[in-house]
Amino acid sequence: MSGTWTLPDDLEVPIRPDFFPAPGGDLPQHWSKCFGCGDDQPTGIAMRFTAAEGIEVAGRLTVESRYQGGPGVIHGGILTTAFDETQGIACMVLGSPVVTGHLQIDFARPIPLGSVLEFRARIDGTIRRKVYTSAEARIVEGPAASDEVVATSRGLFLRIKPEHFTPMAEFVDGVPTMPSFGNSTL
Ligand SMILES: CC(C)(COP(=O)(O)OP(=O)(O)OC[C@H]1O[C@@H](n2cnc3c(N)ncnc32)[C@H](O)[C@@H]1OP(=O)(O)O)[C@@H](O)C(=O)NCCC(=O)NCCS
Ligand SMILES: CCCCCCCC(=O)O
Repeated sequence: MSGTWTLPDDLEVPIRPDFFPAPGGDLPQHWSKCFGCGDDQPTGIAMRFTAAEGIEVAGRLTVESRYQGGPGVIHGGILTTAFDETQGIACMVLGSPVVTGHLQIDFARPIPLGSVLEFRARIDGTIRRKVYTSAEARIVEGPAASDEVVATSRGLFLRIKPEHFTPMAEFVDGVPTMPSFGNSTL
């Protein structure tokens, strides 16, 4: 990582909760209309996620031609979206909702169209409502596949009360689902 990102000293690191699936187990979409993970969002990137070791999560994205930015490579905003989604899903270990407050990406290598990216993310620690997360991506399938990290991300998420979205209710199109996950309170 080449960006600036300083973790506070007094972070608490969550432990894997009982409600979290075993490594390899599927994690739910957090919202069916979500651009990042929703299965009721045909124009989205429909990422799927699994629990990994400890409090880590894994997600995959196939870089379709429509995700193109500079010729032949993924658009930086799509890559940012995938990190945002993956790090948000990593916050599911807390069992309470979060929103993204701050996200910073390091684009280390060009990522060709057709690549399959694997993202790994985890919570580095929490303090009050702040949730510090990190993630990295590797190309796991395609001509450019290797163990090398091609991009990294650091993100601050904020735990919110469910009422956070109440003022937005009139803007929700259709009847999306929001699977429950865990039951901890803020
Ligand atoms: C993120 C959001 C909920 C924070 O607002 P809030 O609940 O009023 O939070 P506060 O301002 O009380 O801040 C809480 C803490 O987070 C910190 N914080 C909030 N936003 C931050 C940011 N963007 N960068 C760094 N720190 C931030 C505050 O400094 C404070 O830290 P402290 O506990 O050390 O004092 C609000 O800004 C928001 O709704 N933003 C839009 C979120 C969004 O839509 N994201 C994309 C879709 S998920
Ligand atoms: C489990 C909550 C996941 C929240 C991801 C939010 C991504 C975004 O909308 O920017």
